[in-house]
Amino acid sequence: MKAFNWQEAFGERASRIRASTIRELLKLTQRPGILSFAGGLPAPELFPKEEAAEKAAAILKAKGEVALQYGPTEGYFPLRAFVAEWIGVRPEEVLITTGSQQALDLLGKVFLDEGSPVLLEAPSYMGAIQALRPFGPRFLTVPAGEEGPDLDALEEVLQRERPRFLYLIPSFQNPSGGLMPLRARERLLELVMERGLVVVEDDAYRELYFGERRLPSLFELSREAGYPGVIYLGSFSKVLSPGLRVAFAVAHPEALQKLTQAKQGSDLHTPMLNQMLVHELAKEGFPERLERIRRVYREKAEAMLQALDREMPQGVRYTRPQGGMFVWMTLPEGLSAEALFQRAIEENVAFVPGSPFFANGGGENTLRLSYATLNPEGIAEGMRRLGRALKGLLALV
Ligand SMILES: Cc1ncc(COP(=O)(O)O)c(CN[C@@H](CCCC(=O)O)C(=O)O)c1O
Repeated sequence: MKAFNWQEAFGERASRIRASTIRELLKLTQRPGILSFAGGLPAPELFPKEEAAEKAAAILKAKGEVALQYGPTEGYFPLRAFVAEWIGVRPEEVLITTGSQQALDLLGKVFLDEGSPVLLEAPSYMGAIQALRPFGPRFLTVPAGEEGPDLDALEEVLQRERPRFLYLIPSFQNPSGGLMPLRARERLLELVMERGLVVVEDDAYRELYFGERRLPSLFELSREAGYPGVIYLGSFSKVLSPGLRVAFAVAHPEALQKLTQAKQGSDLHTPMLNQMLVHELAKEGFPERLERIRRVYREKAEAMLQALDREMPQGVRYTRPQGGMFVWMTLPEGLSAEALFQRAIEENVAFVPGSPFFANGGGENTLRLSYATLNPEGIAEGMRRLGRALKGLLALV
């Protein structure tokens, strides 16, 4: 029998398919005793477990022939109507996706060819980098700061490049926590409208604001300006359940049709039972649920910042988020977040080292901390452990 070699069997694209650092780390953090600040996993205490059990049974009893049958690729219409009401569009403008993660894959499939330029921030959501990389794009990056992307750098890039789309997370950016002020959103849209470019706005953390009110999305601003080029991604993962894998894309009919056709080839449709369950759980008391979630994450963020202020040695910098789930930390130049990670695991605490969030490399002295999953006591203890690991590392330099 001839020796078998998978590497020879794989297609060329397979060489661009790599593991997700967060996914790999999450396996490690299942170890008992580890306090994990790695995954942006929503607070489990917020999951409507009992209600979901009742409603799932009721759906199967009353509408089992719909829940268990193939369904429309566009999504379960009552859920599309709910999303339309929430986002302020028509149901026909909504495509239900299997997580925003699938929407990112569909966007790569529809917009990117080998070598296509695509612009994103450095750092940016590593799941987007992972979804887009197999299509072989040329990543263009601009620095991400506490007020969103560096618009001067962006303008400079756009003078010499025409990206297939710009991938942005204007509200509570993952991982840097940045929040684009209104004037920056308006300036960005001007830059994009002048050039007729496509923007993909990933608004996964839209509702997790700690202030008085939500800022208008790029999508809302583009609609007011009559500009069709913004594709909006939203998700139920951070406001209801990530395990049900229900999210959505909102776009101009021509773009939405192409994304829908791509989805047909990907998974036919998002699981019907999950869509119907999300609809049943969301259709009553959604505003009250969102208010409670904002309060819980505000408290967790406060606990994290108090612990960091108490435990972190001189020279360590970190963001003070106004929403979302993450604190972005920068170690003193020359210190490695990977080396810190090894020491942290020995202290039974975990986080995500920053470099996988940089599409073109860099970020070796950065790391992301999620405060979403643990309670304030766990956060305080975890930061004590991280402080110990850091002081141990600093003692070596
Ligand atoms: C900006 C942004 N866009 C899309 C997603 C994925 O959302 P879905 O659950 O696929 O709707 C996420 C979720 N990111 C989390 C979840 C990843 C969890 C995991 O890989 O297990 C994280 O960064 O930790 C996100 O932050």
